[in-house]
Order: sequence, then structure tokens, then C-alpha cells
Amino acid sequence: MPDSSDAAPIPDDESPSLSASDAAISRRNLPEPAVGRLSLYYRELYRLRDAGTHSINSRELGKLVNVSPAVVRRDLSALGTIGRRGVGYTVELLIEAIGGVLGSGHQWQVILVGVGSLGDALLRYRGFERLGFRLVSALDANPDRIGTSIGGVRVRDASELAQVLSDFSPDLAILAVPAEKAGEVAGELVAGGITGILNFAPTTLRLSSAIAVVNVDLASELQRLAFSVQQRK
Ligand SMILES: NC(=O)c1ccc[n+]([C@@H]2O[C@H](COP(=O)([O-])OP(=O)(O)OC[C@H]3O[C@@H](n4cnc5c(N)ncnc54)[C@H](O)[C@@H]3O)[C@@H](O)[C@H]2O)c1
Repeated sequence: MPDSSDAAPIPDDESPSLSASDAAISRRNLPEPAVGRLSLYYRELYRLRDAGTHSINSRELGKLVNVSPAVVRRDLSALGTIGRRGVGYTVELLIEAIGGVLGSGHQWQVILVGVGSLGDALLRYRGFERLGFRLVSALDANPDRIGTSIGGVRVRDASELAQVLSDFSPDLAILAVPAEKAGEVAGELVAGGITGILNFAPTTLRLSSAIAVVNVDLASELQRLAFSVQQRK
């Protein structure tokens, strides 16, 4: 049964989406852990929509991502007024509202630099597109890789990076080169107009604070997991 404290579904004739300025305000007010949770809600909501679910309440959504209904309500209230107190949220409208704040309503052009084992797997992954991330080009320095096509993307010579940046004007780059090359490549990316880097290389990039960097480090995550397992003993 839905929570009585939840927001009611929004009538279809009401404008569901946040305006660009509302989304910008919501973004500024969101603490980082909430952003991470919104992304998890978003993934679950997509799955629910695909399965034909039209509405959900905070208890159900919280259960799916392992947080309390109160946390769900607080996170969603940061998106602005997306419903009235009542029976539940409309899945489609929540997807729109969260997507607007996370930037998934926007079509992001992304390039990948470094098509080794990790880059190869990323190029084959089909889950980026549906969230608004289009991998428009990939580059590598290895002659064996250059000219091959992976996941429908042709791998170009790393020396063409400036040209690729100028041709596609991508917003974001995924960096999957060896750590010792990462700083140099990141500098070239920024010089070519990239403003956000998803960095898989196990090194700290020293860039202007105007550039957003998200580091992905599975080894550190494993360390965190091991720590957490030990804490439970
Ligand atoms: N974050 C994680 O969880 C995680 C997991 C695995 C690997 N990694 C890191 O991600 C990076 C890639 O890992 P991998 O296993 O695919 O390594 P890899 O050696 O298989 O691939 C690296 C690729 O980068 C290319 N390269 C080198 N210099 C380049 C340049 N200047 N421009 C373009 N391409 C260049 C190489 O030719 C190679 O194909 C490494 O830094 C690795 O440590 C991170």
C-alpha cells in the first residue's frame, strides 16, 4: 500500500518537468550523496517504467535502493514541487524531474580516450545512450587498435585528438589510458574544450576547478567493501 505521506501522482495535464532554471537551482542545493541516490532512483525508475509500473511511493522506491522512505522524500523534495502529499509519485514524471536535474534530459556528446581492455568494454556497453550519453568518437595510440570498429565506433589515432574535439565539440570525455599518460591527455582534452572528465586512470588529475572530474576506481571500491565487511565482524 502506498505511503500516506507521499506525494500524489501529478495530473497528466500539469507540466511535469522542471524548467532549466528550476533544475539549476535544484542542482545547486543538492548535496553529493543525494546526487548519487538520485542516480540510483533514476535507474530503478527506468526499470520500473520498462516493466509497466506507473506509480510508486517513497517506501517502495527506498526499498529498491536500500534507503529509508524519509531519505527518499527529502531527496525528491529537493527537486522542487513535484507532487502533492497523497498516495505516490508518477514514475514517468519522476524520471523527467530527476533526469532534468542530473542532466539526462540533455543529449551529451562523449569521447573516449584509451581503447584498451577497459575502453573496449565501455564502447560495447549499450547503457549510456538511454541516459543521454552518446559516445561519438574513440581514440587510441596503438596502431593495432586504430581503424578498428568497436560497438559501432571507429577508433581514431590519438594524434587526431584536437581534430576530433573540434569536429564534435563534445562536452565530456572518458579517460581510460595508463596512469602515466592521463595528465597529459587530460590537459589536451581541456585545451580542446572538454569540461567534464570521467577518469578511470588511478591518478589524481591536476586541473582547473572549472573542470568537473569524477574518478572511478574499482580497486578503492573493493578496499571500501573489504573495510565494510570487516566492520561487520
Ligand atoms: N577505475 C577502475 O576501476 C579501473 C579498472 C581497470 C583499469 N583501470 C585503469 O584504466 C586505464 C585503462 O585500463 P586498461 O586495462 O584498459 O589498460 P590497457 O593498457 O588495456 O589500455 C590502455 C589503452 O590506452 C592507450 N593509450 C596509451 N596512451 C594513449 C594516449 N596518449 N592517447 C590515447 N590512447 C592511449 C593504449 O594504447 C591502450 O590501448 C588504466 O589507467 C587502468 O589502470 C581502472
